[in-house]
Amino acid sequence: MSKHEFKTESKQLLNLMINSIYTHKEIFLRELISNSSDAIDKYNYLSLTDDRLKTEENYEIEIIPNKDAKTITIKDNGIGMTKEELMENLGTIAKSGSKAFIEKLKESKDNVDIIGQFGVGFYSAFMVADKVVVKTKSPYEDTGYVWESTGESDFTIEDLSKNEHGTEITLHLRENDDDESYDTYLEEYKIKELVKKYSDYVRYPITMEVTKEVPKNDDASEDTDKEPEYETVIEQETLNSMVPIWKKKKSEVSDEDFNEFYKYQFHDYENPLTVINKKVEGMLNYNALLFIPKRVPQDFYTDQFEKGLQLYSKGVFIMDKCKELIPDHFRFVKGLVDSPDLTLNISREMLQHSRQLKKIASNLEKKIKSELEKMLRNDRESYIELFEQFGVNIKYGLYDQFGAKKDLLKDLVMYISSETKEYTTLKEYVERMKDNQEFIYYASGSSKEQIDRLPQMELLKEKGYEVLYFKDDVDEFAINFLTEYDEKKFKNISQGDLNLESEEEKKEIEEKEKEYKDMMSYIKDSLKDKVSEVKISSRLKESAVCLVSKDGVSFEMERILKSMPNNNGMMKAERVLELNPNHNLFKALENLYNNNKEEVKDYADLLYDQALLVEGFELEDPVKFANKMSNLMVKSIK
Ligand SMILES: Nc1ncnc2c1ncn2[C@@H]1O[C@H](COP(=O)(O)OP(=O)(O)OP(=O)(O)O)[C@@H](O)[C@H]1O
Repeated sequence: MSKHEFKTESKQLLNLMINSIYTHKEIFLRELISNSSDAIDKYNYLSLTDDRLKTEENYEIEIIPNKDAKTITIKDNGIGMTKEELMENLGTIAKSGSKAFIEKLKESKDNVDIIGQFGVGFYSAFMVADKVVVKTKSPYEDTGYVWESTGESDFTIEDLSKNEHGTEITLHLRENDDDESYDTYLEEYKIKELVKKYSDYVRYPITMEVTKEVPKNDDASEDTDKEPEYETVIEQETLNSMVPIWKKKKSEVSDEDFNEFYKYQFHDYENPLTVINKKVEGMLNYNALLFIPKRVPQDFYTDQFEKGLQLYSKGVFIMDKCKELIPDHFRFVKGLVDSPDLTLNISREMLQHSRQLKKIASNLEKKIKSELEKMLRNDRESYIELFEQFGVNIKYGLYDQFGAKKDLLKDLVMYISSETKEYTTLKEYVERMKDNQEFIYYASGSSKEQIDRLPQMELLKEKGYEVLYFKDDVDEFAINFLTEYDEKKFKNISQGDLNLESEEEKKEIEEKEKEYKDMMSYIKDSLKDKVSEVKISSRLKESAVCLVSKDGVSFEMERILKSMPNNNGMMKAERVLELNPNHNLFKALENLYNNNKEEVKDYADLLYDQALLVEGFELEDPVKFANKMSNLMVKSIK
């Protein structure tokens, strides 16, 4: 016999299980049954390709309560464990569910409430047992093993002569206490109830010996006057219906059932925002049960996140994260696909080339899109909730693959509008456009408030044009691929000419351009190559100056490109400094230009810096800016 220590994380989890005041201790049975079912899946899957494993016909998970010994045993004929696997699997925590659980636990104040919503696995046995004995045999080893632990700091492993592959887990139930009667887990009715509640859809028979009263089968029973006599028999009964939740009739499954299934199967602690349940029959056959989570998973925007749907064939599990089934722009969708058209012993390489799989994936993409559109139409509030979580991901889809999916996705994206101050779709924007309006206007910035304060907004506000706020890094890049919506092109209000002036206003500007030509080129020369042009502004109403970029790279794009690794600084926006000819400052500047040209240079620098600040850029030399400012203050106060 050998003795081994649990790894630290395991100890933490065990400690939690043992000291748990959690009232749903009953979930231990679900956890153990689900492990057995996984183990049978594995055996079944391997037996298709590995000749060393004989084909099994009678897969079974058996529950054996023993009232005298106060034990309950869960026995399966699955893959079992080798010695190494025993050490690894029951001595450390390697699995996603338990890890996510511990993570959640660390950040949650109310620890106990979330246990039931995770697959916390094998260790949950210690919530109800003070000793657990695991007998197991793998088809790859000649001997079996017994693993034993009281859930404290260590466990033991011993050889066992066992012929059949599989695992048998015996729980020595705790003594009843004030909070819990552990004895009830030995009662037939309770076990039946728990299997129905949590494990009904398990695809293999979960059996138990049950006592039944049946009419006695003797000749006298033909005598109808006589009361039938009963006798007690013991029969092995299958407790679960074995129909997976996605195969059940819609009328048989409640929203609650779907929610519980989702939380358990996909390790979430909240109900999903939406459930999509689809059954397709014909040339292609499959069931898809999809869920949109309420919240972005913690690792969603990191490399660690793995997209994909679980894949089943005729109810038998094939793989966990089949990424071919879900496109990147919908990678937040979780769920599963079950198709009888796929062969069981399908390999990763074969999957990539599977025509059926591609077809299913493309159907699902359309289905998800139409479900999202439906949600947007009928339950806008929920859609916005979803969009706030996953919208950035959908926007990436617009520009991913050089815009290949833009038509699919363009009606799913939303932006905050200057008009409604709420999320709006492009379709809604276009419907509200003025008769003579040529462009869909947008402005980029870090927040709604910052964009609202941009001097460039002044003219659009005055003329009553709606502006979309682009707050996400991806927005401008995405729009570059979208290029237009309903034949209306997009226009950045801080780029190029807006051409919004009336003929009269245009004339006025032209005249001013002529009049101040020298002064403008003087300022330009003094600013050197900080700007490519200084000009009279037609877009400013209240503010004195603003900085705009020429068509091409915008300020926002420059900022994003600059923050990227491997940036070589080549992509820069061409800066144009615009001055408001109707502002008092302009008049003062003109005065200065006529009387003391040299001083205009300092003002030019300050104006430029001011425009940079308004745009949200950092100043090249803040100290110089402050000094110049102070000097001018001193002068004016004198
Ligand atoms: N009945 C069993 N037969 C064979 N292996 C088992 C059995 N029960 C547990 N194991 C092994 O022990 C591992 C740990 O089980 P545990 O229940 O802690 O986590 P899990 O089931 O893998 O994860 P999760 O609970 O998130 O699904 C399993 O992954 C499996 O390899």
